[in-house]
Amino acid sequence: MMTCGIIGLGLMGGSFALATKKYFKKILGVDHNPIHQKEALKLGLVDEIAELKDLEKVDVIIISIPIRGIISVLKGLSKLNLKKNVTIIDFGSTKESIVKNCPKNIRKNLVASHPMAGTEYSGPQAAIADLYENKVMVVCDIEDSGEVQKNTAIDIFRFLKMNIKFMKSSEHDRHAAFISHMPHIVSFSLANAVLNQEDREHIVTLAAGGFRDMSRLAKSNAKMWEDIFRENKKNLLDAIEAFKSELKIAKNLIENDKWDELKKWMKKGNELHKIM
Ligand SMILES: NC(=O)c1ccc[n+]([C@@H]2O[C@H](COP(=O)([O-])OP(=O)(O)OC[C@H]3O[C@@H](n4cnc5c(N)ncnc54)[C@H](O)[C@@H]3O)[C@@H](O)[C@H]2O)c1
Ligand SMILES: O=C(O)C(=O)C[C@]1(C(=O)O)C=C[C@@H](O)C=C1
Repeated sequence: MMTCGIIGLGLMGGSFALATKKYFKKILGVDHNPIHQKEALKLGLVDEIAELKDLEKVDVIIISIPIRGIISVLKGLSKLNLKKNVTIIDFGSTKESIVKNCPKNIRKNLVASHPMAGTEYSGPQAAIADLYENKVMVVCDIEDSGEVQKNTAIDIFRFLKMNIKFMKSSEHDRHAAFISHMPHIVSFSLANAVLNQEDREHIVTLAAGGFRDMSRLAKSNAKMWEDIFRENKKNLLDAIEAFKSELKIAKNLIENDKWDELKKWMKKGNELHKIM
């Protein structure tokens, strides 16, 4: 049985820990927040709290912290005396800047991965044992990972009952901008628009399922999303433009009383959930 070190004991790292207790002999946890360290121990997510240097003795390293942190931790790891065949898996929501900035001496050790699973909550208390089950794991630029590392990562993802998909990091970032990142911008925009126009009492009275669903993502962690938006800036700006042009279409149809065309436009939108 292998040993594991998880850097970042929040939603993603904590959930991974809960789900792999039977896979690993021992799980070490690294987190720069002392409160999260204590919570992770109390919740039984990890066996021990450790320092980065302690990861020299583990077989698998999971990096589940915001993207710019991942890039700097990879630099830190590259200077350590890690096991030669260690498998490093990062869970960053964008992939291209991570693989591009990964130090050459550990590039073969890295399996750049993005679990298409999550919630709007963060920190160790948000960890859920079955978060990864039956979800997609996108693995990027796998040809740049070593054979041992590729096989180890695949074995772990299969243990988690995940559906593995391979993609180029640049393609992943483009698709993620539209399908994951832009919806978060839209939700934050919606929340701010309503907060700017409506008072607390009316929001509480009139918020039913629709508004709650649409604004759920606006609860998400700002630090994590700052990094995602920064690292996927170009694709995200294109996605925002695409969204703006749909709003413009809707506005024009409404302004000009083109109700049949508006209905057609909505019926096209109805198609989306038939494929999901
Ligand atoms: N939340 C999601 O739905 C989701 C889904 C897929 C991927 N991701 C990605 O996974 C990563 C982690 O997200 P999360 O939701 O678990 O975040 P989180 O805020 O719940 O947890 C992050 C943890 O890492 C710690 N941390 C932050 N920087 C650190 C550093 N430099 N060194 C050590 N510890 C550090 C924090 O204290 C926190 O405990 C991010 O890169 C995110 O883009 C998130
Ligand atoms: O369901 C949610 O709350 C999420 O935000 C999860 C979600 C997404 O679906 O966009 C968010 C970021 C990720 O990198 C992967 C998944």
